[in-house]
Amino acid sequence: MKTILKTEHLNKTYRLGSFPRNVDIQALKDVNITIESDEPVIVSVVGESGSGKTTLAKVILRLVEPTAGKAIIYDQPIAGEGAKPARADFLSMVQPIFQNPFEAFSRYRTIDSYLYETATRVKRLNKARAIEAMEEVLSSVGLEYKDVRGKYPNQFSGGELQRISVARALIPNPNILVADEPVSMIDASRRMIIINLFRSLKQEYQTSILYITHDLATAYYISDYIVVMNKGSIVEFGKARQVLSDPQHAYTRLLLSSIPTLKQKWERVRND
Ligand SMILES: Nc1ncnc2c1ncn2[C@@H]1O[C@H](COP(=O)(O)OP(=O)(O)OP(=O)(O)O)[C@@H](O)[C@H]1O
Repeated sequence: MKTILKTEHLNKTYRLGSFPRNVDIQALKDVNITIESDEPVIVSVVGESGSGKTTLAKVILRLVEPTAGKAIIYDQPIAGEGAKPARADFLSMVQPIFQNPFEAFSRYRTIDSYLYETATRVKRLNKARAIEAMEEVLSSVGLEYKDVRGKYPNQFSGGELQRISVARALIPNPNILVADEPVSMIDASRRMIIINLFRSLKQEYQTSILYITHDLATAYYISDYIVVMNKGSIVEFGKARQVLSDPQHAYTRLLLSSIPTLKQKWERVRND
């Protein structure tokens, strides 16, 4: 079995201000997660604002260095203690999808230039193969290369731009996509397109997804595993069905109770 995601005693402390008036904020407190599987998985990290979800995503994306501990993706140490892959190799393993697709692309650059750059620089494809790759990933997210070519970000809706971000992230065929609140800036009516896309891409590209969200309902809908965070610590972790049908921690129960329909659904499942 592969170690899809493992964190060992992961800690991150942000220091604000300078001595003697500095304040330490412990964003991650001894975070230990182990997910082993032969199949790709969708792991949701849920919790209220400030619980440390984004910091966890940033450590895994190597955007912040942990204060202690380490993170392993697909059997390779990628952050903290241990050997780490070079940047180019890392980008072929782990790709980000950010919250705001409008910030992911400059309004002065055509959208296809971003995809082309990823195909030629990260995946190191020649021009003809890069165009083929762009056609393939765009079609996987329900778009056509001919409709994207030469256009600028402001010619797309937020939902379309986020699908293009996902397409771009797929070009290197990464082991894992790290998506931090990927639908929160998108029109409510279009959110499920992205969520359903994650489910289908997991199979089509054999890609695992780390889905960071405060939305337990979508987490429940797509996850194989759920990690519940509160104040920098993991308070509950396990298979999604198990965590949501039989929450052990008071905080998870509180989160669940804030979504009445979901709670009723799980109570029905439990009673069947
Ligand atoms: N760059 C930073 N410098 C200082 N403190 C930070 C920094 N980034 C995050 N924090 C603090 O670390 C804690 C965890 O923040 P983090 O953004 O990881 O949580 P979150 O669960 O993702 O919240 P949200 O859902 O609001 O994004 C918070 O107290 C936050 O204020």
